[in-house]
Amino acid sequence: MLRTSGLTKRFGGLTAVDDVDFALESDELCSLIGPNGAGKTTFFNLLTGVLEPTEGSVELRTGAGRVEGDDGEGGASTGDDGNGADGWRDITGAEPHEVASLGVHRSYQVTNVFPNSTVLENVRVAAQAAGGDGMNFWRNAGQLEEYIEEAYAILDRVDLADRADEPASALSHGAKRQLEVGVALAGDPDVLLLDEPNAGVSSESVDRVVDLIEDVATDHAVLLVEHNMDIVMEVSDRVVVLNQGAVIADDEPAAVRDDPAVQRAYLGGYEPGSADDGASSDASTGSNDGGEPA
Ligand SMILES: Nc1ncnc2c1ncn2[C@@H]1O[C@H](COP(=O)(O)OP(=O)(O)OP(=O)(O)O)[C@@H](O)[C@H]1O
Repeated sequence: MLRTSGLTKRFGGLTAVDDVDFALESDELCSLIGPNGAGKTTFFNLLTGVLEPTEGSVELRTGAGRVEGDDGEGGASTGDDGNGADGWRDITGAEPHEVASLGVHRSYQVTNVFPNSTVLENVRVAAQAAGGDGMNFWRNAGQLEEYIEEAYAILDRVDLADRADEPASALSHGAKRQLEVGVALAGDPDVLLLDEPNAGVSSESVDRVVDLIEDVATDHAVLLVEHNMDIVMEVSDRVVVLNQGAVIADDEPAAVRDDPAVQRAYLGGYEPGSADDGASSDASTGSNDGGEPA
């Protein structure tokens, strides 16, 4: 579904992402973990076109009919659908909007919704933009109704339908993260990149966000950055560990947990259910009891 080869990003003398070969399958929930500064966010930025790599490539195997992002520039697209003969499309250096139109969407560490718009409007506008009608204010009522229906279906899925008419600013931090996932779903993604969706979420709300992650993973490829090792162990099919920009482990959760190199670099005595007690300061519960109530 999504793969990188030799992906490298240098900022001056610092190598933030170092020669990373990575592949995400279409039915997979893969977690990306590692200490602060390991390069996780930079890796996300390279996958989504926010940053251009210094070296290496990013390729996507897009769904049938995904041609919206093909502006004829960047990437080694060859076929009518923009994919190469082997079905893979080179998206190295593609612009973020092009990557999104090809089906790769992300949520951010910092909540990224329009606070003054209603919960429904946030999702409806994203659905309309994904439908190619983002700037068309003159849709007939029937078409607008379809986007509203789609938005309600998504709000149902992210458990926010009963708050559709409230301004997004009225939501708790955890509910805003649910809304962010809803906005990402409205883009009709194949791949979802979730950057610490539990950061700052109150402990009461973490379970709801975890349920949502597991639910969206049933029909999307998901790459999750998460510091809470209990959550990582619970939801992941596979775990990739970055340290100083390089992959030091890529395996099933239990194998990664028991890997001595991972223990040394990151986990430092992590025991299930005691993420705060035994793990290094980086691998925490990820919840924030000081966060807003649900
Ligand atoms: N725009 C930039 N310019 C210079 N250095 C940067 C830039 N962005 C990131 N870095 C550096 O690259 C390294 C990797 O940072 P990155 O934010 O990707 O790590 P991370 O694993 O996401 O960390 P965290 O878990 O704290 O979010 C760090 O040393 C960081 O200071």
